[in-house]
Amino acid sequence: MNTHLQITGLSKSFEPPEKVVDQVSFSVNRHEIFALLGPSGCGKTTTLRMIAGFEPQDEGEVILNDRILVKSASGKPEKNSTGRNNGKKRKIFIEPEDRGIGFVFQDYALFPHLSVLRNVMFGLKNVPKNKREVRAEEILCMMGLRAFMNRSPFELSGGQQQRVALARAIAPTPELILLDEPFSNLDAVLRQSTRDEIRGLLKKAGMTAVLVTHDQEEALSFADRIAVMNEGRIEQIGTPEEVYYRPRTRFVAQFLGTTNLITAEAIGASALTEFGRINLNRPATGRVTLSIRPEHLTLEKPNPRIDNHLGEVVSKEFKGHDITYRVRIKARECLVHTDNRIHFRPGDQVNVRPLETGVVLEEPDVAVASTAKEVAV
Ligand SMILES: Nc1ncnc2c1ncn2[C@@H]1O[C@H](COP(=O)(O)OP(=O)(O)OP(=O)(O)O)[C@@H](O)[C@H]1O
Repeated sequence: MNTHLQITGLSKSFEPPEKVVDQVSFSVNRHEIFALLGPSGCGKTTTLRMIAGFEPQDEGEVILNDRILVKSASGKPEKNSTGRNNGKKRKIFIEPEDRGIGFVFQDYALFPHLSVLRNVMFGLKNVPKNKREVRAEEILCMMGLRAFMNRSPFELSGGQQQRVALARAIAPTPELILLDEPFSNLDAVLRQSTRDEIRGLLKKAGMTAVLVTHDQEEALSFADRIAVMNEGRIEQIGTPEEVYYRPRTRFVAQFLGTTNLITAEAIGASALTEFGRINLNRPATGRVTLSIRPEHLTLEKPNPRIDNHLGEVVSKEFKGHDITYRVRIKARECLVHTDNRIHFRPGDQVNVRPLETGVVLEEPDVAVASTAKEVAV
């Protein structure tokens, strides 16, 4: 893989010694869309602002396309031309405007008194004056905004304004685009369509991008890879499928969606649970906490010829395309999402059957976020 952005050991305290960003490291490949996902206050925006150069870091290094943008003086001493250690620790800080980074904010930040075309031209300070208009028109055409060129920002919908903001950021062909909660001011319907359009446009332009969001669904559908942040640290980096299906920690399991947390006795490749023996995603021994998503369980009529793991349906929530059941099994409750063809009623006896392996979580567990949805079994 071709690493385009490399972040190493980035840290920041506003009120020492409490770190709001604590040794954050990750790399983003060329043309990749990478998301920093986490609850409010976990340090996502501060990380993004340090990459952009709007916030000085306390420690760490940012390298973009083999160019050091930021380096703290606490690293190893520099070597001189003969390869000898010269004892000096050099600090590097490239100014934001010299980093080759485009930024798209939550509030679009368009100039209200300038037309769409002039807004995009504004981002082209480094292009000769006589070429700015042509370049701005080109980018607006590519982004399907040509018809709006002479309008003012207030004559556009929120989604259109956000596309103009992206056009302005992309026009100078930056090395990297940073997007800070760019869809959060849009209503639910517009948010989804704008998200799809902007993802398509970033891919079409071959951009490398880092998105900050607290919205799990947005990160899962928009990014190629996700770093899940909690209290200033990255807990897991992976593809959307990896972080959703194989969360490493309790926090990641809960933050990415509803899950059943189950304590079980593991014996190698499987563990004994209330649902009977369940295969594990990795071998383990002794007491473990497993994460099992509700859609990875199903309900069946008890079969007198097999060893059932009997539960009782406590409640049923019909949602059209699927159904959520709350089931009591051995004095505990779990959630089961089934498709809309599996019908039981509260009070029915059911067999709870796992459809997937249980995911063994790392211990010790980290604090549970307030936004997390948990059902302990
Ligand atoms: N300039 C500042 N001075 C003091 N504290 C700050 C400053 N900027 C951010 N913080 C604090 O740092 C922590 C992390 O903030 P940050 O904005 O990075 O979080 P976030 O994950 O992006 O949250 P949100 O999604 O709510 O924007 C928060 O506790 C915040 O109050």
